[in-house]
Amino acid sequence: MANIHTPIPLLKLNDGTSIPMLAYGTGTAWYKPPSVEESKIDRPTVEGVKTAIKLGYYHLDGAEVYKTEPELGLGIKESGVPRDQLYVVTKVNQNIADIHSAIRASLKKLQLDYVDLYLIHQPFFAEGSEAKLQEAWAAMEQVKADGLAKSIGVSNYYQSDLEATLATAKVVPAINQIEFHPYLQHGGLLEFHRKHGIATSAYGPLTPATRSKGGPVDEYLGSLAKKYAVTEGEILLRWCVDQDVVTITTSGKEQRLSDYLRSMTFKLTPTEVKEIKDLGEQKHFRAFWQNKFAADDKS
Ligand SMILES: NC(=O)C1=CN([C@@H]2O[C@H](COP(=O)(O)OP(=O)(O)OC[C@H]3O[C@@H](n4cnc5c(N)ncnc54)[C@H](O)[C@@H]3O)[C@@H](O)[C@H]2O)C=CC1
Ligand SMILES: O=CCc1c[nH]c2ccccc12
Repeated sequence: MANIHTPIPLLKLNDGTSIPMLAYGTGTAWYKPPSVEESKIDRPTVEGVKTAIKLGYYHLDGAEVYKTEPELGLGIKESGVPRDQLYVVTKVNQNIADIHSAIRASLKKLQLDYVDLYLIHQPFFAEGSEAKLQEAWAAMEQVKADGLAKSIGVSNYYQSDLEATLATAKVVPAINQIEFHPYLQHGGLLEFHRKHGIATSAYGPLTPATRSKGGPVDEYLGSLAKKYAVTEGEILLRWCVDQDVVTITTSGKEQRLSDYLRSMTFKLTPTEVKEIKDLGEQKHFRAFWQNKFAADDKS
């Protein structure tokens, strides 16, 4: 991979492959609501993907549930960048009961032969059944064995979901994609990931500067933004990367996407990383899947 001109570094995964540490997402700002037909191509979404690739984003995050796989595939095709220079991720959600068909349907929509990373989008489908988590993971292992995904992983898994999965896994999940920012640090989950060689990726990384502004990290983020001559958002992206956490953001604004790339060109000191961590722990905020995680859950 990678002749593409980009400042985004790679992180080595437990299966020997490497993942770009900053990704462009095609969910949140872009997903099609239930009223919109998936087959109706949304040109702004296609153009968003092309802009991201043009700027140097080569890790592209998609999902079955966003209904934007056709736009992601078209954006990749129209970008003219060779497939092997891009890192494409998608996730299974609705068709979790038939992962074999789900990956094939996703690849068809993406117009690709394989994805770099395929994720189980959430563990809630299993309703607490370890057997269901294990059965789904065995199907993911088959996807990898069939060459349809180079790496396989999970998303929104608790430690207990990972423990159940690992109990019968032949392949250790490469990554757990979770909501991660100073107001949602998940207690010991990242340490558990490290112990088992599972990488962490963060969605919603800008949350303290966007969805949950007005909190204990504001002032300190402001002072670091001044010090490094960047925005508070870029400090938050860097805070993830400096903890070896792959980070996924998005925007329809080219200038913002371009600015985010600056976060790949400086480094916070260990003291600054810790200060943001400590300040962030004074507040708890979860932006996604609130109706699925227990109301009092902070992990
Ligand atoms: N696995 C999962 O369950 C989930 C995965 N994701 C993935 O992660 C990607 C990124 O997620 P986000 O939460 O959107 O990332 P994010 O926390 O980086 O937020 C990006 C959003 O913040 C907005 N923004 C940026 N700067 C702003 C400012 N100064 N003021 C106001 N708004 C500002 C952007 O326009 C964009 O809509 C998604 O597109 C999707 O691919 C997202 C949610 C759940
Ligand atoms: O993956 C992000 C959060 C999410 C969960 N369900 C949906 C449906 C449509 C867009 C985003 C999401």
